[in-house]
Amino acid sequence: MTQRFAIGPRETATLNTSGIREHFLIESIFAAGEIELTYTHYDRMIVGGAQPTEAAMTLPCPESLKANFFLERRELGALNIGGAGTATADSTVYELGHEDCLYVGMGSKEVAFANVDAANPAKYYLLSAPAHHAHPTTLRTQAQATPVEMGATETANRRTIYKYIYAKGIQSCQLAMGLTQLQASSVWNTMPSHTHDRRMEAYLYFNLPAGQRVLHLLGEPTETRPLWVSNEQAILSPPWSIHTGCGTSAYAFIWGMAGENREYTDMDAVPLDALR
Ligand SMILES: O=C(O)C(=O)C[C@H](O)C(=O)CO
Ligand SMILES: [Zn+2]
Repeated sequence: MTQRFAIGPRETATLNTSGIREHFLIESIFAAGEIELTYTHYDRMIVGGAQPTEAAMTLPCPESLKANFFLERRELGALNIGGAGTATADSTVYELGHEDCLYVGMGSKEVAFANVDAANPAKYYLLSAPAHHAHPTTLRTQAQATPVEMGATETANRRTIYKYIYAKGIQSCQLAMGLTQLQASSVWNTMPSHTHDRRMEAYLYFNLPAGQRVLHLLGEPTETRPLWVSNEQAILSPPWSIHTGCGTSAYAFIWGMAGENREYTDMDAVPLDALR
């Protein structure tokens, strides 16, 4: 498990392009046969991916957690952006279709991920936050994730937001998780942009056609920095930062948060004329 320390707005403002990428971009989330994990010091969120091959893969317990098992003091969200798969939590098997999400509560000792068909592998995007209470392990399909339409074609930000783990959805200690799909010809996400100093956020960009990119913007609203992101790469957004992006085509992304609350609508909007 690699590690990212938390840095503040003053240090961020001094960084060049490679410094911005080193702190805020996770270039590799999925690798066949691997579970890749990044421990961030923003609300101690772990960001990662599991892409099984022929055999099922068990979530490891990295030494740096100093725990007996991964979810001893943590909770987990796993959202499948690949083919059909199964996830097993302490011998209960859950079937996850494309864009279905499993919440695994604190205390689950063994979590494993597998494919239904290795020729069309599942890809589980993983987010884990510290937890203090064992909420039930719960599956929510994309169809159950209460889609909400936002934005407009005229402003190139028409998108559908699916919420899985949040205050009114799957219950958790602090994890929130969902998915946003841009409509064809729309390219702007999270516009108008916002901050929520009470929660960090991470985005996994995916469904970007070959060769296309997202120009992600981060930083304090009056001190923004660009970050070019490729398909299936993740960005970290500190609590004080905006997190918005513009694609060279339509795309989707998984958002996830941890912090003081799980209220999706708790955002401090930044008017366009305040951005610098
Ligand atoms: O397109 C959007 O708007 C989003 O998906 C916003 C994220 O869900 C978010 O930033 C939640 O705080
Ligand atoms: Zn946000």
